Order: sequence, then structure tokens, then C-alpha cells
Amino acid sequence: MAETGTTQIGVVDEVALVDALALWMPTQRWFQGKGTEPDLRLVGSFEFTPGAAVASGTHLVTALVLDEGGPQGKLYQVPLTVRGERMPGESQPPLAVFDQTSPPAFVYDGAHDLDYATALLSLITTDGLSQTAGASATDGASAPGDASATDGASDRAARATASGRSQTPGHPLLVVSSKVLSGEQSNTSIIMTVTTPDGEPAPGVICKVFRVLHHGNNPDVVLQSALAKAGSDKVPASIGSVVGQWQDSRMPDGRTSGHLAFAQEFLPEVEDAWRVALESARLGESFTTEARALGSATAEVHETLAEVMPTLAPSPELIAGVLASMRRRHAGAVREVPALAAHSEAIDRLFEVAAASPWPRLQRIHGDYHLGQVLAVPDGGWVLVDFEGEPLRPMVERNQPDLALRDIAGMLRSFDYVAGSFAQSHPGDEKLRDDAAHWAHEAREAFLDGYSERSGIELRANRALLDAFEIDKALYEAIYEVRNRPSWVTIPVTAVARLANRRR
Ligand SMILES: Nc1ncnc2c1ncn2[C@@H]1O[C@H](COP(=O)(O)OP(=O)(O)O)[C@@H](O)[C@H]1O
Ligand SMILES: O=P(O)(O)O[C@H]1O[C@H](CO)[C@@H](O[C@H]2O[C@H](CO)[C@@H](O)[C@H](O)[C@H]2O)[C@H](O)[C@H]1O
Repeated sequence: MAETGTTQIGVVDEVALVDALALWMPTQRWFQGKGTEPDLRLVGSFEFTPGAAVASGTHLVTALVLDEGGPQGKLYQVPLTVRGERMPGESQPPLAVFDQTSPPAFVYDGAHDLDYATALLSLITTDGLSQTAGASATDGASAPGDASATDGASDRAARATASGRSQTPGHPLLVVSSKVLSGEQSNTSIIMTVTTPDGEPAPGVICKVFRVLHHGNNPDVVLQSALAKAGSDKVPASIGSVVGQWQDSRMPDGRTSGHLAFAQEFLPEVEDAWRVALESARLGESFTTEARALGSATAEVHETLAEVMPTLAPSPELIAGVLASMRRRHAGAVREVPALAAHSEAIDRLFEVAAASPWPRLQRIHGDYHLGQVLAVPDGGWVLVDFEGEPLRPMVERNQPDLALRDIAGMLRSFDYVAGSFAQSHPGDEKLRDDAAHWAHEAREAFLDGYSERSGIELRANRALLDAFEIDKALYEAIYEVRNRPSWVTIPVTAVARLANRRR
């Protein structure tokens, strides 16, 4: 239940709005509390200054909503547009209508609203600061940039701000049209057609609105921006980001900050490598040329990250820390997927051998590397996106240097997933299963070759360490699948059995 108070979000009472969100949020793809009853609380909100063309009485409000209904509280970013009238030509119906307010309020999902997209990109490209929202019924809206309301309910709602950080200051862009990226996505990306202020068409923009918020830097923003700044053509050009501040009683000063959104160049006509690979396997074509190029691109990105971000020598403490995290994950995976217990002894032995192997330096990595995170650019090779790290791993861990082997292992697993998902969709067809397994084997080998050629690192010389990371990823996947796609859990479980028991 929402806390009681007199806070207004636009013209809507906070309590009524939170009740409406409790019905709507669970229907959204990005809501992570599937199967639990939402228990929502408004932690704060901020408001963007609407452009001159926006209908008067429209509020572009972003609510920061904490859900304590699940085992762990999750803080969601929920952009809303509160309008006095129905949106002309609305692409989506309002998520709530309040006809008892004066004037009535039509509340829309901001992500689908051109006015929100315009204000969001303007905040980024002008290094702007949000205006305070949620002033009490009698306060009215505060002045732009003033985020310091005083006390009570208005204080609670107002104590959030958002500030834009442009990658290249002094290049404002105007949004002509916007649409939400369709398809499975854990965040919400808005694709924007843009012009310069003079009306000259400019390359498109894709802006990812992070849905689950975390304290601290989001590696997606930090790593992609660092790579783009270093001149890498293996990531899209960065445009800028939004950093938010909100209240968090766990922090010494009661406040925290983190990334809210990330805008980058939209690459037209791309296809993700997962689809490209699935199609290749379906047609029974070799994927070795593509996989080798992907290995090379991966090595290049690792090389650049090691140059521009801090690296760490593999001290005994760091090695012990990584092994402890692998063992924790192993124990957790066995708890959630008991069939894995049959391989526990072999996994323990592998981890011991891996711990005693030579370790390379630790560095920043992608962190959740799989075919779905790579885009095939027409005539442009492979481009990497989504450096957010594994969603099940705490953000502090995701911001630490790690082993590049984790990414390599992730991609090896992904080739195996192509074969596994393909075989699953044709049950009983053994020939097809064997062909797909052969396809994956060749792609995996070519990927390793491409990586080794570019980096000069012979990955197969330290097989136990690579296998340990691959098993660790498969254990992560087993947990991920049992929670999200239970019918796919056999793919990582089969891989764990194969990797744990193979001769090396
Ligand atoms: N710069 C880009 N240009 C074109 N499409 C992109 C770009 N960045 C991401 N995408 C598309 O958006 C999808 C989701 O992006 P991603 O960063 O993986 O979001 P999420 O973190 O929500 O999973 C990608 O799979 C890709 O299809
Ligand atoms: O949502 P994200 O893309 O950040 O990553 C999560 O979801 C992925 C599923 O889409 C999951 O990846 C697993 O399935 C892929 C096929 O759908 C496969 O290619 C990957 O190898 C496999 O790990 C990823 O683990 C998870 O973090």
C-alpha cells in the first residue's frame, strides 16, 4: 500500500496514482516481480519542463516507485505523462484516467509519448536539470532546477532529480518522432528520429530508459561511453546519459544517485547475432567466418577496455574472491535446480584446478556477453551493446574488474544455446540435434581462434580456467532459466554435465 499523504503528481493524488500503478506495472515486460503481489511506495519523482509545443496542463513526471512485494525490494523508474485531455492520435490508451480531479487527468506511459522523448533527449543534449515535481497541492510546481522542497509528503515526492550529461556538449537535437523498441527487453528503449535545431536531419538516436534502478554507475553507460570515447567502432557512438538522485535511507546522508537513461546512435537495419546465428544453424550453413570475426571483435574490445579502464593484478585475495563467488553460485544453482547435484564433486574439483592455474590480469569486461548482445551492422561487422552485466549480480560487483574469460565463456555458451534451442524446437529429430551440435562446435572453435589471433592469447592452453568460467555461466543460466523460461533449463543443465565431466 502507498503511504498516505497529500502529494500531487500533476493533478493526481499520489495514493491514487500508486494504486493505479499497482494494477498496471505487473502487466509490463520490465516488471520483475512476476508472480508476487506488488507492494508499491513512491520514493520520489521529478518533472521535465515541457517544450513550448506541449499542450498546456501536461506534466512530464517520472515516478521512482519501490516495490517491496518480492523477496528483494526493487526500485523502478516509471515515466508518466499526465494530461488534461486525451492525447491526440494516442498510440496507447492511458494507463489510468482520473475523472474526479479538476481538470480530469489522463495518465500515459511516458515511454510511448513524443513529448516525454523530446524532453528526455533535450535534458541529455543540453546538460539540463529536471524541475521538481510532486509539490503539495497548495505548493504548485517549483522553479526549474530547484530540487530542494522542504518537508512532509511534498518532500518525499520532490526529493528526486535528474540531470543530463551530454557526451559532446553543444549539440542539441530535436525529436521529430519516437517509438518504443518492440520485442523482449528488460529495459525500455525509445528510438527517435531527430534533427538539428536548424531542421537538418541527423542520425537516429536510441535512448534506453533503465527500469530497475541501482545505486552507483551503470556499467552500460560507463563502458560504452569509454569505448566510444576511445574511438572504438565496435560500439555505437554515445550521445549522453541521465543521472538521477533520490532518497535512500540506507545511505549515510539519506541520498543516492545512479544512471537513469543512456542515449546512443541508433544503427539502422541491424540484426542481432542471435537471430543471424539461429538462421545459419537452421540452414545448416557454416558460421565459422562470422564466429572468427566475432572472436576478433571481442578481443579488440577487451584490449581497448584494458587500455582505458583500470586493471588489477590477480592477487591471491582476488582469485579467492572470484572462486568464492563461483562456489556460492554453484550452491545456489543446486538449490534451485536439484538435478545439478549429480555433478557437484566434478565441479568442485574443476574449481580447485582453476584456482591453481595461472590467472591473467583482471580488467573491465562486458559481463553478460551472449549473441543477443551483438549486432550485425550491414557491411560493418559486429557491434557490441548492453554492457550492464548479469542482471542477477549486484551492481557493485558488476563495476569491478573481472576476467576477460568470463565474456569468452559467455559467448561459448551462447553458441551452445543456438544448438540447444534448435534441438528443443524439433524434439526427437536426432540428426538435426547432431547437426546443430556440430554447428555449435565449429562456431565455438572459430570464435576461440579469432580471439587468439587478435589478442595473441592461446586460450586453449589454460582450459581448466576457461571451463570453470563456462560452468559458472551455465550455472547462472540454470538459475536464470528456471526463474524465467523453465522449459529451457535443460540447455544449461546438459552443458554443465558435459563440461564437468570432460577430460582435460
Ligand atoms: N545502438 C543501437 N542501434 C540499433 N539497435 C539497438 C542499439 N542498441 C540496442 N539496440 C537494439 O535494442 C535491443 C535491446 O538493447 P539492450 O541494450 O540489450 O537492452 P536491454 O538491456 O533492455 O536488454 C538490442 O538487442 C538491439 O536489437
Ligand atoms: O536480458 P539480457 O539480454 O541482459 O540477458 C539475460 O537474458 C538472456 C536471454 O535472452 C540470457 O541469455 C541466455 O539465453 C540466450 C538465448 O536467448 C543465450 O544466447 C545466452 O547464451 C544465454 O545465457 C542471459 O543469460 C540473461 O542474463
